[in-house]
Amino acid sequence: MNKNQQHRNANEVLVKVENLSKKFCKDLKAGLWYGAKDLLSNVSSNTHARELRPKEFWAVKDVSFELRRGECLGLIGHNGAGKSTLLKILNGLINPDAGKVTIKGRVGSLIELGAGFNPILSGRENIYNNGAIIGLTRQEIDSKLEEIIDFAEIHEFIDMPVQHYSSGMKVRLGFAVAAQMKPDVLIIDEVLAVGDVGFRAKCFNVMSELAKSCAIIFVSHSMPLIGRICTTGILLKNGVIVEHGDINQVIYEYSIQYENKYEKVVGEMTPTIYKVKLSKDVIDYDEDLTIYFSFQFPKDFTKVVLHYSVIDQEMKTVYQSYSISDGKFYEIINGELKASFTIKNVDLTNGKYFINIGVIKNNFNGKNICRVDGAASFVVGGSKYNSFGSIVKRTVWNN
Ligand SMILES: Nc1ncnc2c1ncn2[C@@H]1O[C@H](COP(=O)(O)OP(=O)(O)OP(=O)(O)O)[C@@H](O)[C@H]1O
Repeated sequence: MNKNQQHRNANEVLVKVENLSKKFCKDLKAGLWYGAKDLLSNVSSNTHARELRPKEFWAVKDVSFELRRGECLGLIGHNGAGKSTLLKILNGLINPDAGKVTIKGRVGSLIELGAGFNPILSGRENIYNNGAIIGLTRQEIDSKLEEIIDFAEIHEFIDMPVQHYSSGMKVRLGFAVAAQMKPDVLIIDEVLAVGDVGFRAKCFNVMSELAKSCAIIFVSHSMPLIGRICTTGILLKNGVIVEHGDINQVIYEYSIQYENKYEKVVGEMTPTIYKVKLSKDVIDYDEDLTIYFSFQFPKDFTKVVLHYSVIDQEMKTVYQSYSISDGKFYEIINGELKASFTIKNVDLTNGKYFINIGVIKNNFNGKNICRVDGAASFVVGGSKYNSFGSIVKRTVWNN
C-alpha cells in the first residue's frame, strides 16, 4: 500500500479532540488585564488554564471526541453554546486554554464570512493564497481553478477585490475553495445559510458526496438539514457536551430542551384568561392527543369555529384543522368558551411541537376572534421513525 492509499484509509480517525477547553472574559478591561498578566508572567496557557478568574467563563469545557473518515458530525446547541468557538479552535483560528486537537490531512473550512480571505486581493488571488496555505503547489491550484470558479458561479467577479463581494458571493467562493480542494476534514459553520437556496442545495450535494471520503463537521440550527447530512451529532450546552451519538437521538435531545415559548395572542378580541391542558406532554407518534382549554372573552358569540395548527421547531405548520370542516360549531356563553379536541394519531416524528388554537366567526371570513399561538407544546418521543420531515407516513411496502 503506498503512502497516498494509507492516507486515505477508510475509517481512520482524522480528528481527535481531547479535553478541549476555552475560556473567555465577559469584561473587556478584565480580559485585557488577564492577557497582559499572563504574558508578563509568561504563563503557558496550559498551567493556569483550569481556573476561572472573576468574570471569566468557559465557552468550551472538557470537550473530547473522535471523528473518522466517512463520518459527518452535526454540532448543535443553542446560541452561545460554544459551537463556533470549538470550530475556530479546530481550525487553528484561536488557541485553546487546555486540551489537544489532532487533525490528520488537509482541512477545508468555511467558518466566518470572509474569514481566510484577504479583502484587498481578488477572488482569483485568494484562491491561490488559500491553496498555498493548505499545501497545494501552483500547478495543483491551476488545475482546480476553473472548477472552483465554476462551482462558485462568480466568473465575472473573480478579479474583483473580495471586499466588494456580497455576503453570498463570499460564501460561494469560501465553500468552493474549501470543497474543491479535496479536503480530508471539512469544517462548515452556519455561514452557509447566507447562500441562496440554489447554491445551498448544490453545497449539500457536494457535502454528501465528500462525506464518503472525508470527515465533516457541520454546524447548523436547521435540524432537518443536520438530520439529512450528518451521521453522528454532538449537543453542546454552555460549552459542555450533553449528548453525543446517533444524530437522530441528539436532535431529539436538543428539541426537547428547547425552551422557546413563543406564546402570542392575535385577533380582534383578546381572551382575558385562557387555560390550556394536554392529555399528555410526552406521547408516541401513534397516540391520540387531547387538548382541553377554556377561554374567557369580554363578549358573547354564538356559533364560532375552532381551529388549531401543529407547528414544528422550524416554525412550520405541520398540519391544521377547522371544526367547520367536520360541521362542528361552538358557542361563547357568559364570555366563556370551554372545549376540547382530540388529534387522532399525532403521526409525528420525534421532537417538540407547538399548538396554536384559534377561534373564528362562523361566517368563515378568515378573521380570527382570537388565536393563541404556542398555547401548548408537547414532545413526541420513542418513535422508531427518524427525524427526517415531520409527519410519520405509514406505508404498506408491497412486493
Ligand atoms: N472573542 C470572544 N471574547 C469573549 N467572549 C466570546 C468571544 N467569542 C465568543 N465568545 C462567547 O463565547 C460563548 C460561545 O460563543 P460561540 O460563538 O462559540 O457560540 P455558538 O454556539 O457558535 O452560538 P451561535 O449559535 O449564536 O452562533 C458566547 O457566550 C460568546 O459570547
